[in-house]
Amino acid sequence: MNKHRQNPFIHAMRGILETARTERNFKIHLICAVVAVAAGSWIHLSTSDWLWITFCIALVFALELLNTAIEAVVDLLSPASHPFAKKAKDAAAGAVLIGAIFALIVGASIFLPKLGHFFFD
Ligand SMILES: Nc1ncnc2c1ncn2[C@@H]1O[C@H](COP(=O)(O)OP(=O)(O)OP(=O)(O)O)[C@@H](O)[C@H]1O
Repeated sequence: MNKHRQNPFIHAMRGILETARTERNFKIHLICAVVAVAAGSWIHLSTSDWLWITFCIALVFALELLNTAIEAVVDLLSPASHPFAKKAKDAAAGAVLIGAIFALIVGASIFLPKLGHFFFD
């Protein structure tokens, strides 16, 4: 029991790494984050643009981790098909979708004008 109270940071890191290893969507978000950071460094984003980008990356990762946690608890409590299990999983997936769409809108509004200037000016 005491062991579980130690090193909360290590437990949190294990949760992130395990999700990154097993969840396909988390890997896709990770690739998108790396591409956004590389593109942002290349075109020298302003501080406020970086804040928006890092906020979106953190938001989507956090939602994906919560989605994974909800899926695991639902699978534990309701391995058989149940309408409440479906409701919980669909709502959790919906939260990730909303976060991802928000991140896409922010990314497009930051990067598209800058890339337009870069290629067409
Ligand atoms: N126990 C269940 N009872 C009813 N419907 C379920 C149940 N488990 C899953 N579902 C339905 O199947 C969908 C997919 O569930 P699944 O567990 O495969 O998650 P997922 O959305 O594919 O996530 P991931 O790809 O990250 O594992 C859910 O969104 C839900 O609609």
